[in-house]
Amino acid sequence: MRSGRYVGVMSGTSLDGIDVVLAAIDENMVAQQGRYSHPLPLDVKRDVLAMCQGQQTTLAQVGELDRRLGSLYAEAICRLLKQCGLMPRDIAAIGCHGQTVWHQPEGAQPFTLQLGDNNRVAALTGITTVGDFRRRDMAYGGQGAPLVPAFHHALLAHPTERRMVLNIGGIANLSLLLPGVPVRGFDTGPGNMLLDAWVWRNKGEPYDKDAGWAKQGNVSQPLLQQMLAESYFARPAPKSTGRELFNLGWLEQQLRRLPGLRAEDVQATLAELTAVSIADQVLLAGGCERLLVCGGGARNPLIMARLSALLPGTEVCVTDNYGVSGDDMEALAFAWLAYRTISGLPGNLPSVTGASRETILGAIYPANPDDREKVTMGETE
Ligand SMILES: Nc1ncnc2c1ncn2[C@@H]1O[C@H](COP(=O)(O)OP(=O)(O)OP(=O)(O)O)[C@@H](O)[C@H]1O
Ligand SMILES: CC(=O)N[C@H]1[C@@H]2OC[C@@H](O2)[C@@H](O)[C@@H]1O[C@H](C)C(=O)O
Repeated sequence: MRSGRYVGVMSGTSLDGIDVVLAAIDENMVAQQGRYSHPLPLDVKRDVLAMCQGQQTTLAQVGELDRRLGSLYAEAICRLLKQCGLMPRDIAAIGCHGQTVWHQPEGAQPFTLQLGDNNRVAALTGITTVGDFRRRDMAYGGQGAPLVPAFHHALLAHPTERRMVLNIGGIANLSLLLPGVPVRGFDTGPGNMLLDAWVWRNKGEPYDKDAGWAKQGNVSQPLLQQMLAESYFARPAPKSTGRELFNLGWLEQQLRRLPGLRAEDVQATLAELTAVSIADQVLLAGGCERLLVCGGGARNPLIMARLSALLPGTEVCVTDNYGVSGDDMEALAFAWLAYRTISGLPGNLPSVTGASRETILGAIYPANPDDREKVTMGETE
C-alpha cells in the first residue's frame, strides 16, 4: 500500500471553480490537511458550457480547452502546495478528475470524456498524476459514474444504522449504505444545475444564494409533475446523467408547454424538483435513518428544509458533522482514488456502476524524478 500525502482535484458540473485538497491517506484513514479553491475563468466556463450542451465544437477547441484546463489544475495545485509549505517530493500523487464535457453512458457507443491534460499537470507540478478515472469502469460495461459511493462507504458507513450519503452538486447523486447489503449509488437527476441556469438567465447571478429568490416564489404543481415525468427519474439503477440531458434547453422545453409562469415560481419549482426527485429515491430504497448531505446544495436552506419535510423519520444532516467537509468530499474522493490506483487496488464498485468486475481505475502519468526536487509554480495563464 502506498500511504502518504495525496492531492485531489475536482472541477464539477456546476463550474463554480476548481477544488483542490491535500490529505494524508493510508489503509485506515483519510486525514484532510489543506484545501484551496481556484476560480474558473469565465471564458473557460463558457467554452465548457458550450461543449457539454452540444454546441458545434472544433477539434482545435477541444485540444485548446484540454491544454488550458491542464494548466489551470497545475496552477491550483501549486498554490495549495505553497500555502501548505510543501515540495513536489512531499506528495505521493495527484488524483485529477478533469472536467466532464460529455457523458453518454447508454446507447450503442457509450463514452465519457473529461478534459484537462494530465501530462501538463505532471510536468508543471513535478508530481505523478492519476487521471481518466471513469473509462476503465465503462470498458467493463459500467456507467463510469458515480464513483464517490465507494469513498462514502469507506468513510461513512455504519454497521447497524441505515445511512445514505447525498451529494448535491450540479447533478445530485445518492449512495445507499445499508447494513448487510452491497453499496448502491446513482445520480438522482438535477441538483443545483437548473437552479443555477435559471437564476443566471433571469438575474445574471451565478447561483441563488441561500435560495433567496426561490423563497419568493410558489411551487407550480403542473410544472413539477410535468418535469417529474422525464423518463430518467423512473429508470432503475445503475444510472448516471449530466448536462447533456438536464440543461437550460430542457427547462425551456418544459416551460413552452406551460406558458405564463412567473420566473420566481419556476425557481421555487426547480428547488422542489431537486428535493422531490431525491426524496422519492430515498423512499424507493426503503428509507434511511440518516441522510448525510454534502456538495454546494447542502448550503441551500430551502432544499435542506424540503428534504427534511419529505423524509419524516430521517435525520437530515451535513457530512461536516461526521468529520468530512461537504465542500471537499469529491476532491477528497479523487485523492483517495489516486491512492487506490497507485496501490494497485480497485476503485469502482460494480454494485453501483453495473460494471462486470472490480477494476483498477485511471491512467498514471509519472513525474520525472528530478522535477520532484524542484519548487514548481505551474504556469499563470
Ligand atoms: N449559500 C448557497 N445557497 C444556495 N446554493 C448554494 C450555496 N452555496 C453553494 N450553492 C450551490 O452549490 C453549487 C456548487 O456546488 P458544488 O461545488 O458541490 O458543485 P460541483 O462540485 O460542481 O458539482 P458536481 O457534484 O455535480 O460535480 C453552486 O453552483 C450553487 O448552486
Ligand atoms: C460524468 C460525471 O462527471 N459525473 C459526475 C457529475 O457530478 C455529480 C454526478 O454527476 C456524478 O455522477 C459524477 O461525479 C461524482 C464525483 C462521482 O463520480 O461520484
